Amino acid sequence: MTTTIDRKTATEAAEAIRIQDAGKQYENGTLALSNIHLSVHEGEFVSLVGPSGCGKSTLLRIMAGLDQATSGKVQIQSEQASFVFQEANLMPWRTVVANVALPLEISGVSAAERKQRALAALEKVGLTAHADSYPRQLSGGMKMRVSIARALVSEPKLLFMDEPFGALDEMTRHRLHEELLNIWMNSNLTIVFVTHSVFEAVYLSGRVVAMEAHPGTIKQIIPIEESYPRTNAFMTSPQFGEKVREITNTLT
Ligand SMILES: Nc1ncnc2c1ncn2[C@@H]1O[C@H](COP(=O)(O)OP(=O)(O)OP(=O)(O)O)[C@@H](O)[C@H]1O
Repeated sequence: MTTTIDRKTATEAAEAIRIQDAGKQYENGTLALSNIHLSVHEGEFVSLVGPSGCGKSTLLRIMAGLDQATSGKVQIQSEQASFVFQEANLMPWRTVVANVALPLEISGVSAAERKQRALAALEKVGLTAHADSYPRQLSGGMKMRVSIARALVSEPKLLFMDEPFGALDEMTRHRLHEELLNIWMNSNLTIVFVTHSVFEAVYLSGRVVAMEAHPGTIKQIIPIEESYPRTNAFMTSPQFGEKVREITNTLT
C-alpha cells in the first residue's frame, strides 16, 4: 500500500476554513445542521458525503459564505471563492469564451485581459478549440468543463463544488475526475466537494466527511492516505475497496 502523501492531507498547512460548533436552523424551523466542527486546510481536497437531506449543500454554502450559520463560529480565511453546481448554467447566447469571461466582466476587468484570462482558463480544461462555440454545440461533459473554467477564471483560493458530475455518464465523469485532480495538483486550490458517490469521494479526496441526517451532523471524518497522482490501479486496489466499505458502513 502506498502511504506517501505527495501533497495535501495538509493537516500541517494553515486553516482555510474553521467551523466550531456550528448549527443552521432555517426560518421554517428545520434544523439542517447541528454541532459541526470542521477545519479545512489550505490546499486540501475534502469531500462531504451523506444521505439526502443531511445538510451537505447547507454546509457547503456556509463554508462558501453564501449562507450564515445560526449558531457557532465559522471562520473563512479567503474571500476568493468560486462555486460549481451540477447544472453548468451557461448563457446560451454567449460563446464559450464569453461565458468563461463573465465573472471578470462583472468585476470590471478590461476586455483584453478578460479574453486572455478566459482563454487561459479554457486551456486548463482542454477546451481551447471550442472557445468560439455556443453552449448548445457542447456535450454535457464539455459544458461542465466550461463551468469549471468560469469558476477558475477569477483565480479563487477556494473552490466549492456541489455534485458537479452528478448528471454525467460514468466515462465522462471519470475523465473529469482526472482533469479536476490535475488542475488541483498544479495549483494551490482548496476544494470542498459534495457528492452522493462514496467511490467518487474516495478517489478524489484527502479526507471524506461522512454526515448523517436529522439533524445534519458529522458522523466521522475518514482520511484517504493514498498519494497523488491517483491512478486507475488505486480504484481497483483492496485499499480503495476497504475505504469505500468503511465509509458506506459509517453512513448506514
Ligand atoms: N432554504 C431552505 N429552507 C428550509 N429548509 C431547507 C432549506 N434548504 C434546505 N433545507 C432543509 O435542510 C435540510 C438539509 O438540506 P440540504 O440541501 O443542505 O441537504 P443535502 O444533504 O445537500 O441534500 P441532497 O443530497 O438531497 O442535496 C433538509 O431537510 C432540507 O429540506
